[in-house]
Amino acid sequence: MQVLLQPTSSAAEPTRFVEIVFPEQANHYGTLFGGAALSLMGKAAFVAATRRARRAVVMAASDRVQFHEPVRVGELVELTAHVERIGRSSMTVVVEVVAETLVTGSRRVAMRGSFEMVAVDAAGRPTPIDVPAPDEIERNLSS
Ligand SMILES: CC(=O)SCCNC(=O)CCNC(=O)[C@H](O)C(C)(C)COP(=O)(O)OP(=O)(O)OC[C@H]1O[C@@H](n2cnc3c(N)ncnc32)[C@H](O)[C@@H]1OP(=O)(O)O
Repeated sequence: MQVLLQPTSSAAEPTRFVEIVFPEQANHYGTLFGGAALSLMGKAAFVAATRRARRAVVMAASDRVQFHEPVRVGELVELTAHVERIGRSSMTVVVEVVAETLVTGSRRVAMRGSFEMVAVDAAGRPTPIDVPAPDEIERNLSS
C-alpha cells in the first residue's frame, strides 16, 4: 500500500543529511577526504535548492568552503543546508557540517561553505524562481 505524505515545506525548513564516514571516503590520514566532503556538501546544497525552487537546478559556484576540523573514519557527519538568498534564478545555499563522535556524542562544527545554485529550464538556461508567498516570508522571519 502506498502511503502519501505532504510535500516537504520548501523554504522554511533546512535540508538535513546524516552520514557515517567509511574508509572509502577517507584519505591516507584516516580522515574524511576534502573532495568527498565537498561532494556531500554539494549534494546537500542541490537538494535544498531543488526543494526551494521545485525546478532543475545546477551549481554555478562554490564560495569560501572552510575546513575547520578533520573528521575521522567512523564519525558521523550531519549536514544542514538552508537557502539564505533567493534572486531571480539563483539561490545562495549555506551548508554547515557538524561532526559527531558516536560513542561520546561530542559534536563540533567541521566545515562550512556556501553554494550558488541556479534554476534552469529544459534547455539548461536560467529560469525564474517563484518568489515566496507573504506568509512564507513571515514564517522565515519569525523562525
Ligand atoms: C547539480 C549539479 O551537479 S550541476 C553540475 C555542475 N554545474 C554545471 O554544470 C553548471 C554549468 N553552468 C551553466 O550551465 C551556466 O553557467 C549557468 C546556468 C549556471 C548560468 O548560466 P548564465 O548564462 O551564465 O547565466 P546568467 O548570466 O543569465 O545568470 C543567471 C543567474 O545565475 C547567477 N550566476 C551565474 N553564474 C554565477 C556564478 N559563477 N556565481 C554566482 N552566480 C552566478 C547570476 O547572478 C544570475 O542570478 P539571478 O538570476 O538570480 O540574478
